[in-house]
Amino acid sequence: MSSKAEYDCIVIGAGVQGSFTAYQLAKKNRKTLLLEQFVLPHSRGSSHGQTRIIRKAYEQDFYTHMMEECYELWAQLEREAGVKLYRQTGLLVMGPENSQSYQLFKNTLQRNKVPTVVLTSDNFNQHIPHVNLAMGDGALVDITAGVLYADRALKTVQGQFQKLGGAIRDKEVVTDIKPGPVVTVSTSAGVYRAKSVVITAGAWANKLLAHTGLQLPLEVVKINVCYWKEKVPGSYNVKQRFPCFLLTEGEESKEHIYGLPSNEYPGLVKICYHMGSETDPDQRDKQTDRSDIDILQRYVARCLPGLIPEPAVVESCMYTLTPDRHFVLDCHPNYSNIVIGAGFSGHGFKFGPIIGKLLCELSLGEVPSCDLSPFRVKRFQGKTKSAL
Ligand SMILES: Cc1cc2nc3c(=O)[nH]c(=O)nc-3n(C[C@H](O)[C@H](O)[C@H](O)COP(=O)(O)OP(=O)(O)OC[C@H]3O[C@@H](n4cnc5c(N)ncnc54)[C@H](O)[C@@H]3O)c2cc1C
Ligand SMILES: O=C(O)[C@@H]1CCCCN1
Repeated sequence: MSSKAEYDCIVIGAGVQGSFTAYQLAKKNRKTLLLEQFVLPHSRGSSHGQTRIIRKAYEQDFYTHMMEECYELWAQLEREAGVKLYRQTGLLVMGPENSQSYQLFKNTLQRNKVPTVVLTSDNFNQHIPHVNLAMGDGALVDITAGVLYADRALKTVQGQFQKLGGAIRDKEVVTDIKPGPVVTVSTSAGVYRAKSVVITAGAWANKLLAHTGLQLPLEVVKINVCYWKEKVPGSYNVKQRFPCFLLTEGEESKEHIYGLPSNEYPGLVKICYHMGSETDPDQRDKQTDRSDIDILQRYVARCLPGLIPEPAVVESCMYTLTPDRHFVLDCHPNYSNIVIGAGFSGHGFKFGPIIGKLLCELSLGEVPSCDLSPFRVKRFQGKTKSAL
C-alpha cells in the first residue's frame, strides 16, 4: 500500500449510512474507500441485528415523502443483488385517539394517501388477536410497512460496493482528519487522501468531528433490545400475519414502544422502548440501567397477554440523538468537501438507501435531490461548539 493513497472520496464508518453512501459513490464511478474501526460484521454500533422496521407512517410529511422513493431504492438493491431484504407485515400504530402524536401519524398517512386501514375498538381483535387496545386508544395499520433484514442488508450493500470496485478496510480506526482542498485521513494503519470525506460514524460522530473543529449537540444512549417469549408458540408470528407495531404513548410512558413479529428467533417477539440511558460508545457495556426494561415489562403484562412478561434475551444497541430527533445531513460549516451524516436518532435504518444517495450528492457538490432544510447543521445555532 502506498503511504498516501488517493481517492475521490473516503467514507468513515461502515454502518448502514456509510455503506450506502460508499455504494452510491461507486455507482457513479468514484474511486471510494470505506473505513471501519472494527472487524466486519460487528455488533458494537447501531446497524447490527437481524431486523428493523420500515414504514411510511411518520408524524412529518418530509419523512413520508423520502420513504416513497426509498422503498423503490430498497427494491432496486434487492433486484440487483438477487436477495430478499424486505418483508411486508404492515405497522399497527396505536395511541390515545385525541393525542397530538396519534393524530399526526393519522393525518400524515391520510394526506399522503398511504394505504391504511383504520380499526375500531369493536373490530380490533378480529384483525389483531392477542393484543389489548387501551380504552380511548385509536388504532390504524400502515399497510406498506414491514421488516428489513438488517444484517443481510448491510452485507448486501457492502458486497455490491465491492463488486463495483470499491475498497473496504476494516479494523482501521481513523485517528485524524486534516481538512483542505484535498483531505488527509490518518488511520491506525496508514494515511489516505481524498477530494472529499463523508463522516458517517454513528455514536462516534463527535469524536471524529473534533478533528475538524466542530461539535454537534448529540446524545448517545444505550438501548436494551428485548425479546419476549410467546406462551403459545407462533401466536405473534410473521406467518400468522402479526404486524410490526408502534405505541405512540401509553400508561407506562410518553415515549414510543415498538415491536416486530416473531420470526428471526423462533418464538421470540422483539419489543423495545424508544429511549435509553446515556453512554460513551466505547463503554457501552458499562451502562447497566434497566429502567427501560421495567417500563416494557409493565406494558407487556398489560397489553400483550400471550407473552411472558420478562425478557428472554436482551441485546444492546445505541441511538445517537439530536435535540429535535431529526437527522444531520449536511456539509461541514467550514469545509464544503467534508460531509456529515449523523444523529439518526433511532430511526435511520429504513432511510439507508436514500441517505446514501443524498450524502453522495453532497460530497460531489451536486444539488441534493431532496429538501435538506430539516437536516441542516445551522438549526443547532448556539448549540454547536468549536472543538478547537
Ligand atoms: C435497538 C434499535 C432499534 C432500531 N430500530 C429501527 C427501526 O426499526 N427502523 C429504522 O429505520 N431504524 C431503526 N434504528 C435506527 C438505525 O438502526 C440507526 O439509525 C442506524 O443503524 C444508524 O446507522 P449509522 O451508519 O449512522 O451508525 P453505525 O451503524 O453505528 O455506523 C457507524 C460506524 O462508524 C464506525 N466508526 C466510528 N468511528 C470510527 C473511526 N474513528 N474510524 C473508523 N470507523 C469508525 C463504527 O464502528 C460504526 O461501524 C434502530 C436502532 C436501534 C439501536
Ligand atoms: O424507526 C422505527 O421504525 C423504529 C420504531 C419506532 C421508533 C423508532 N424506531
